[in-house]
Amino acid sequence: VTQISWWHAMTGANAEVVDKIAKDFNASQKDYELVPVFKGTYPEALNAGIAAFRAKQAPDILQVFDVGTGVMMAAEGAVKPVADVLTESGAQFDKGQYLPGIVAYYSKPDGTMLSFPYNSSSPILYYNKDIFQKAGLDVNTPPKTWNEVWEAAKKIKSSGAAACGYTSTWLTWIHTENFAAWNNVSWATQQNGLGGGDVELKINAPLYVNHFQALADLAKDGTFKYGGRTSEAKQLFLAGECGILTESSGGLGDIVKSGMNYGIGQLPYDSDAPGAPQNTTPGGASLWVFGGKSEEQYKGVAAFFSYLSKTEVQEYLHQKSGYLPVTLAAYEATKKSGFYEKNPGRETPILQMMGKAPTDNSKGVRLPNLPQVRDIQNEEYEKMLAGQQTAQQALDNAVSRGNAAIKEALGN
Ligand SMILES: O=P(O)(O)OC[C@H](O)CO
Repeated sequence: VTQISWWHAMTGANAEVVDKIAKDFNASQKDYELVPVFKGTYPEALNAGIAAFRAKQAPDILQVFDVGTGVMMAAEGAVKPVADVLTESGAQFDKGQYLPGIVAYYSKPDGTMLSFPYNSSSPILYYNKDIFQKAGLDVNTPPKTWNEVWEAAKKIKSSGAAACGYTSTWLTWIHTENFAAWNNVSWATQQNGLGGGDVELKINAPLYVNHFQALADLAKDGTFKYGGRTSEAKQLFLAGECGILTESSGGLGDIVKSGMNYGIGQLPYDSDAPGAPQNTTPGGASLWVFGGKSEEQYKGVAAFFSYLSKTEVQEYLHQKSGYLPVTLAAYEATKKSGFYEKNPGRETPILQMMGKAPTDNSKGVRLPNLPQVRDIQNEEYEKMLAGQQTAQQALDNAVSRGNAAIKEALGN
């Protein structure tokens, strides 16, 4: 039996999905044993994978979050394109079976698929219906615009329905990168970095400044409560501390499991943005395969990816976790089964992403060092939320420090 190692960053209900998929794959055949290993948050798992590669101890498969894509693309020789892994092993591989926006994001400009889109997501709004009821808000009408979120959050706080009105995971991914796409405003030059080259950030434009200043103002009395840089804020919502949460659709697993009385809405948009809502971009993560492994290991990886592409496996992953189905067949099968009628809101992240053809502002973002640029943004946002600077200062600093870091990464 050949062991295939898979380093990942999944916790809670999503870790249960990883373990179940691994167990079922292992039971489905006798030649390979897939061994999932949890390596911390997305940034931690990426760093662990890079360090292991340098020490010549890379796993076979590494789960890398969306914004680590540029880092992996730049690591030539370190990775083996998934398209090659699949075709060389003789596995059936038809790119046309996957959701187009997702495959494009994880492919080279020539169309070669580089990584396997294991868990793609979009950010959505969750609200606690019990808290809405207590606050005198309409339990069937989630806020649609950011101004409506601020108003609902104030009402939740002032009525005493909950200690905090609103919280959010990922201020970078949701309030900056998806804020850009959904409101159809530029995040950076060069099609947000997807066009390559020397990129300049645009995130200190007035729409962003107004948005972040609103967050900073609401943070003063705890109407908005900050949770942390990645998914930490989900716990504030699960604990009933905050009435509204913006978070990945991949947060659904834990929210469903908690048994709370929740509702789902679209990601809010800015009512001052004429093009909003446009489309959201694929988040989540994909699976990268390291180079320098044996033929047998690559065969095992290919067998696993073929297994993952099966309609019933994709249906399970999508319905249990809230991540998007990555194959069109699984999406169709889920529709046909009546799942979306029975589970209102569960199609929302897919419709948001696929509802409109993307513009240059909304195909996603890419930089060779985006995890680092996100860290810079987080530092500035945290200072702002602690009352040490205005949104204008935070975003100006994020742009100038971010631009300098990008130049340095490009060797300029
Ligand atoms: O929580 P996830 O897995 O949907 O990931 C969210 C972001 O895309 C991470 O960069």
